[in-house]
Amino acid sequence: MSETPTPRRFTASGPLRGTMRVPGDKSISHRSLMLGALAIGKTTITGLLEGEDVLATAAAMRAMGATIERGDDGTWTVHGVGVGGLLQPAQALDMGNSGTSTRLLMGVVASHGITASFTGDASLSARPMGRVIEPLSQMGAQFTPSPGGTLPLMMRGCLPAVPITCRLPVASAQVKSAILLAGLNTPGITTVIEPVATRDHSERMLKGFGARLEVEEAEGADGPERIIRIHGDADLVAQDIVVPGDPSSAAFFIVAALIVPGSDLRIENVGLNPTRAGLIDVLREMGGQIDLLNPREVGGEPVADLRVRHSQLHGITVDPALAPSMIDEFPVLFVAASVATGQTVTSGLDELRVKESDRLSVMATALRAIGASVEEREDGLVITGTGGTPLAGGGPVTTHLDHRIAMSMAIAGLASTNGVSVDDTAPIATSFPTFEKMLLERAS
Ligand SMILES: O=C(O)C1=C[C@@H](OP(=O)(O)O)[C@@H](O)[C@H](O)C1
Ligand SMILES: C=C(OP(=O)(O)O)C(=O)O
Repeated sequence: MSETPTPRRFTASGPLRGTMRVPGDKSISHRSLMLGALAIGKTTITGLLEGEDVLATAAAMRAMGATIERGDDGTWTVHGVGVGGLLQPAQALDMGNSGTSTRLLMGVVASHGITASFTGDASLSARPMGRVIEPLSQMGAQFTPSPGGTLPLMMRGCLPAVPITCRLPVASAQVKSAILLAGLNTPGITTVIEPVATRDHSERMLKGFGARLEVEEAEGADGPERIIRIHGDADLVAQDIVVPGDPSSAAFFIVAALIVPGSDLRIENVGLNPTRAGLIDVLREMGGQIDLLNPREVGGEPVADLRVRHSQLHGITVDPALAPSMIDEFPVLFVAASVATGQTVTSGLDELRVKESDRLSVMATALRAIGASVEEREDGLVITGTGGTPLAGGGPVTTHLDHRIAMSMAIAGLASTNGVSVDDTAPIATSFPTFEKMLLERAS
């Protein structure tokens, strides 16, 4: 992202209307490049998200020997090196702002006999890596992190690595995926137990690329859990992948259409994997008119077109069990809650404190600065909405190198009297480079 901050003021808009598409899913895009690079043969990827986070993954896979190219028609091709075939990168792998690239690639490197260094921006360098360092160390990888278990860090993979059984201490698809990816080149069966289901793109895609992977639903001591087993020394076979639209990017436009009077917006081709679709359930429970049209399957993932109409939302208590299925959508949900009728109560969101920023504290500060009524609790926010009256607006609000804060506060600007100034829009390019252009087209 640009080193120079790009401030911008987002002002009240007319209704959002017409039909649009958001870019490809970030999680699936990262995994397409990684698995393509570990497969034998030529993988093609249509609809890859060309955001900075995904481009950091592409650069890292290239640095470790894969050939990755973008065709003029926007289709990407990956010529893989095969599981176990990665080369030692000559330079540090610059992960930019991307937690997913970092943690998943640490898993990939863990079972290769290579050394790699990982660096990132100020936001990424403050995020906890102990959660992957611990299980990958048990598999035999060695780590030299910065104090506090953060980036920059150096690691040495282990060949052959040792299969483990790991019960996830935090609900994290990144930790789960890191262990499964390490298990690909590890003889025997590597097992991950998930007490709380998180996004399952890795499982779906590993199977799609031909890995032997089984998912068992079992009754654990504290309720149902998922046991995922991957058989090591796998061979992956190149695939043709179509990436569906990212529900986490669509979220900004869904909330915008719900809160701007007169809106009637159609968003096509949105991924609706049940492990990602929590926001839609929550917004509907708040009274949001969201219709799912033309449900179908794209690239092994459920997809639909959404019709979203302006609705007077009302506050609810959000079930904390839904958190993993909408973990990146809370900042924009907080915006919706700020103009709803009554109180919205959220809890169980400790993980939001270790994203690109502390999303509970940063959103509480930003929303208060534009006139919202917000109480910050240890693990969630309690927001008393305006009942449909626009927020006053103001700012500049501070985004702390966090794309989702920048985009959420941009949407808040649409529902404000005086507009919302955002201190830096540069981070938006990490996940949704066309966001501002699309907003201008839809909300004029
Ligand atoms: O696996 C993934 O692609 C992701 C998992 C989530 O992180 P955690 O696993 O750390 O919750 C999410 O916040 C991130 O944007 C993408
Ligand atoms: C948390 C996010 O991404 P990452 O962890 O990959 O930086 C996000 O996109 O909201």
